[in-house]
Amino acid sequence: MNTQDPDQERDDGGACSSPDSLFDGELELEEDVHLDDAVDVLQANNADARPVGDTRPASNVLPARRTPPPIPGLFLDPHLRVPGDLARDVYAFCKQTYFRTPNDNQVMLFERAPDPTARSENNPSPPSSLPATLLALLRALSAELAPVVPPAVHALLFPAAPSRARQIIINLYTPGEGISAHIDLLGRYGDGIIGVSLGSGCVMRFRDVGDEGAAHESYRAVAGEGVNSANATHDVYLPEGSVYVMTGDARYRWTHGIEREREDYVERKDGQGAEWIERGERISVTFRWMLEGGDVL
Ligand SMILES: O=C(O)CCC(=O)C(=O)O
Ligand SMILES: [Fe+2]
Repeated sequence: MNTQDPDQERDDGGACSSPDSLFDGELELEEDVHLDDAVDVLQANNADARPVGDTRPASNVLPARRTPPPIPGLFLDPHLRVPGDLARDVYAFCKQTYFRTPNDNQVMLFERAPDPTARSENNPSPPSSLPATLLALLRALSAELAPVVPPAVHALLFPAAPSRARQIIINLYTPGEGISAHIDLLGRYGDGIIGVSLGSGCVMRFRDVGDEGAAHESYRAVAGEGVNSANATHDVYLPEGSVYVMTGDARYRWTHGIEREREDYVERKDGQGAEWIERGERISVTFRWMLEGGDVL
């Protein structure tokens, strides 16, 4: 497992840029591409594979929790799920549209912020450039998150008139793949991040790097310098269809990452012990705000 060395991270070349990109494919975005290298996945830890539902305790593994951890600014309602039909639609749409070949595993889409000066009663904002399925997902998230997050956080995530461009990054993980511990690039993305898990659950590891996180310019430095064994860590299970929101400390002071495992050791729903849950193919859809000048590398 390598969460410390950014050089080990994937470089997809052009595979991640999208026709909807604000950047019209002119800028290199590799710096942001940080899923683990597919080749390394072959070395993933599958020697200790356990059958699904095996409740034997792992010798040195603490089970991941199903309840929200005490991380300020992290919102994860254990009961919130994207409606089943919509989750299936989005998953199928992403597979058919973005992940047609085994080499495709990441795509980024961008929606321009509406131009406030161009808007008037006769001239409403132009329709979004995002695919209808993802707009439906955004609408559902706005409704589902309203009772879950404070009003100020809801307004940050779903402003009536966005002043920033929204980015959607969609990652495909096959079992055994993960993502290195990181803080989403500080110079490129704003506060208020929504993550949706589709197709399969997985455990996400959060680690407190305190001021180290906010002080560094990118997740790379954080992963390399801010982390030591004394940092508070929480392993959290993100079930299929679940939604998490990161703001404030959760966004700026804690790294998040996914270990390269084929199964996760997780608290049972009834609270009676823990169980191994096999990972399936997972698609994550992450919504972020682009910062002013965040497209300049
Ligand atoms: O798979 C996920 O839910 C996390 C993705 C992520 O952290 C990222 O793309 O920055
Ligand atoms: Fe991230």
